[in-house]
Amino acid sequence: MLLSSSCSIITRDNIQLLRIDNAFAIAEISLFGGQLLSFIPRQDQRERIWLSQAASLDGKQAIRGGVPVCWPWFGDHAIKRQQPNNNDFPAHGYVRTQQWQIINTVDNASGSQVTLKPQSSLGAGFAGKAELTLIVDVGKHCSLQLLTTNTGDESFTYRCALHTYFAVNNVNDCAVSGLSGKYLDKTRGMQEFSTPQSYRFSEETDRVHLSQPALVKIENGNEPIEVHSTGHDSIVVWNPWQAKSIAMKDMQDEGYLSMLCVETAITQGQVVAVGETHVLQQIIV
Ligand SMILES: O=P(O)(O)OC[C@H]1O[C@H](O)[C@H](O)[C@@H](O)[C@@H]1O
Repeated sequence: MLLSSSCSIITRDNIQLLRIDNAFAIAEISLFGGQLLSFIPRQDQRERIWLSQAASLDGKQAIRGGVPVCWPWFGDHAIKRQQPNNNDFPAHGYVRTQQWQIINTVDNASGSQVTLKPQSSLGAGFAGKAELTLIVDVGKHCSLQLLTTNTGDESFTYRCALHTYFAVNNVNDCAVSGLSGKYLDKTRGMQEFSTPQSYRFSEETDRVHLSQPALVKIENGNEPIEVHSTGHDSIVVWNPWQAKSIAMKDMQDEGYLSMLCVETAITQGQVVAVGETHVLQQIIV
């Protein structure tokens, strides 16, 4: 595959990364998982994406950090929720641990566009015949588009997330704005609560917000981050806090302080009719 002049392949541990270095930004995408691991716009030189310093880059385990592509289900598979001892299906689907292929790279007036596909969109636990494509535009902003096309002869329902780990200065000082309405709290048995007006962090947070805001802002000192979304039915907000960070092998004990996940997600299910394509998009500003 001939790469555009802004793109090159580098190796880190056991994985290959597509590095994009253009007039607007520098970015890195792991070909294992099709996972954006870094996005640094030149205008402020500020890394937007958090990657765990203890992440495993062995090309086997899912990478802790970046933008994992969760597809075609989100979180635990429906069967696991009914049978907790059933480990047949991986959490967050099967494409974040696959090798992805570069389909195309193009440099244009606003940056670079990269198109990737997983080795296979088919897998145990999902009956749909789908084709999955990730289009990443690296420019002044970073756009991630996940295209799910129904190539079969029956409609299907899928779930997914662009599970972005944002790099923050200190989660204790962060606030989130743009969310409203109800959320389901995974730390409290999926009970429903109202979104707080002042949205700050002081404990483990794992919330499925059942609204579709076009913009969520992370107030991060004087270095705000904007998360624009389309095609979603939910926004998931996650921080494991200290005890879970300590328990996770691929996270440093204090790792939770410098990250916050704001995930553009489909948790309730999206139907895709025969021949149709559904697009989930997140733009990082
Ligand atoms: O550890 P992982 O499988 O990567 O999942 C990490 C997290 O992803 C989402 O944010 C879920 O809402 C959390 O419940 C989960 O812990």
